[in-house]
Amino acid sequence: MLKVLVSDPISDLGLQQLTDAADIAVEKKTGLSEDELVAIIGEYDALLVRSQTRVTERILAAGARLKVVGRAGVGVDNIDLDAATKRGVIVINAPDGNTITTCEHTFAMMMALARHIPQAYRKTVEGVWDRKSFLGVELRNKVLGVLGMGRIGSEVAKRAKAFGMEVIGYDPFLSEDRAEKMGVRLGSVDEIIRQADFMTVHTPLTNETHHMIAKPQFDVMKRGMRIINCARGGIIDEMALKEAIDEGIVAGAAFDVFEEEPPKPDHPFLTHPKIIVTPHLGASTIEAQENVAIDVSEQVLHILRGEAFQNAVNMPPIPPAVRAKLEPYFELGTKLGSFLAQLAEGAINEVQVSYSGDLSDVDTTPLTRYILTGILSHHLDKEQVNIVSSFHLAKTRGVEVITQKSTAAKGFTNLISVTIRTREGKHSAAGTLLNGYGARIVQIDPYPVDIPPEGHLLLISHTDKPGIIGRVGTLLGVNDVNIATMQVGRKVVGGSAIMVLTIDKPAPKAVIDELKKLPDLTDAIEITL
Ligand SMILES: NC(=O)C1=CN([C@@H]2O[C@H](COP(=O)(O)OP(=O)(O)OC[C@H]3O[C@@H](n4cnc5c(N)ncnc54)[C@H](O)[C@@H]3O)[C@@H](O)[C@H]2O)C=CC1
Ligand SMILES: O=C(O)CCC(=O)C(=O)O
Repeated sequence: MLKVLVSDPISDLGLQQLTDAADIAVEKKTGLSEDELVAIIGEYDALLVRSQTRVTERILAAGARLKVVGRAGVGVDNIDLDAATKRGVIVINAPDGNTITTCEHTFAMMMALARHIPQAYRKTVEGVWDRKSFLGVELRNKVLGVLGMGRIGSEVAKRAKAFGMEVIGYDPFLSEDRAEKMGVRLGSVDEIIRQADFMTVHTPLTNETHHMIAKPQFDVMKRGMRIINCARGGIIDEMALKEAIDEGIVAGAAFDVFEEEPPKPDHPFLTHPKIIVTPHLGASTIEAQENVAIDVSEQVLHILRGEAFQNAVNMPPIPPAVRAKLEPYFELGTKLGSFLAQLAEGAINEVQVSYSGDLSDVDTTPLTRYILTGILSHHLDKEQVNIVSSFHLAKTRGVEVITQKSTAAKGFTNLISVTIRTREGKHSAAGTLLNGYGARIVQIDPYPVDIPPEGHLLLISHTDKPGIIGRVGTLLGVNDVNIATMQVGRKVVGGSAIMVLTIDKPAPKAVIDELKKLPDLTDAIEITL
């Protein structure tokens, strides 16, 4: 039974796919400290969080069975991504499910800021009928600066247009063409801070975006600007903002997120008359919480069941067209890697992969990850090796990975050839997908063969002489090892050759040792795929 720990409040309805799965047990334990999580995480295969749980290196190190951390939301700044990648823990998020909700919260904050709604509400319920202190401003005809024109920023820009605002957008990935289509003027950070009446930030928190709006920007800012942050605390320097408000540069601010969450009780934003705050509620709607929980549950289910998945944050995304082309080869790639790792002796120092035919015109990096996974799983802790960690693990173990491409595929429409080098020598194998017949290994070292990459294989190196097949068959027969299929491959008559047998169950080690003693037989290796 696979076990999933949910350590933050996540929608029950959204988790239903996981709770309904017969092979999965879901346990909810929220509000745990780091020590408490460290103590129990070893029992679980997956951890699901929102933004409260900080998934630290200690927690990941204690998660011996942990395969995936699922973030029901966008930002993964509460997860130690480097530590997860090193341990082969896949981190997935749900980037689309809360876009509209967060965009709407941004608008709610913008309007509340423009019309002083929280301040006016407080006075009214206190019994003070004050109609003079809360003169607001319209959004119409105002300039809105949007820093970060990704999913949420773009939706904010779209709605701002409907309010009659002029939008200036800045994003390193916003092209003139896309900006024009959205009716957004492309600007720089500098233009936005000098021209906008309202400014909203929608970037992740990175080294580059940390304090991207700070004292130097406030010093040249258009007077009377109103600022909204529903993205991440730390993008705007909180103390510099407070000073800019007190100096009359900024007219007011609306913050959903803080550099430290929750903010300390004496944080100046909590009592400032021109600052309105919410407790990180950007994504808190019934719809968004269901959406993100559904998305993340689906992906966690795929990962736990060894199926293809999307939205891995600690691995580059595979474009859908590339995935469609490569996916049929993932299993063959893993098997080829595993086959060679079992065949080779000694520490591997180089892996060479060559993709030919149909595979020569796509980015095959994801497939290389699978091949490396197959190779490394034989030598390393299987729990740690997967497509997320395989490149990193290869590098840290001094394995050089070389890939090549060629259009010629030796008569096949597609061919994956893998060679691994160790100090003892090198071995290679090539595989293909035969239309209608599935995967085949078609070459082992220099010998052409035709073997489905599955089950138990016996690889016997021998001299090409009459009588060998009989001797091998007899020895296996008397030891009750049933041969399902057999192939022999040779380059020249009377030269070295290989015999590949598929057998119904693994042969005992004593039988393999006996085989090695047969005359004209140079080696016998058992391989399980
Ligand atoms: N308050 C809340 O509850 C929520 C907050 N968020 C946060 O909102 C932010 C945006 O989320 P999405 O739009 O979904 O992400 P996204 O990835 O679609 O968009 C972020 C954009 O920021 C841009 N960017 C990166 N560095 C930049 C820079 N230096 N200057 C300008 N733009 C830059 C990127 O190119 C990207 O287009 C994230 O920080 C996310 O964690 C998201 C959901 C809920
Ligand atoms: O889970 C939450 O409510 C926080 C959402 C958020 O900040 C995000 O998705 O980045």
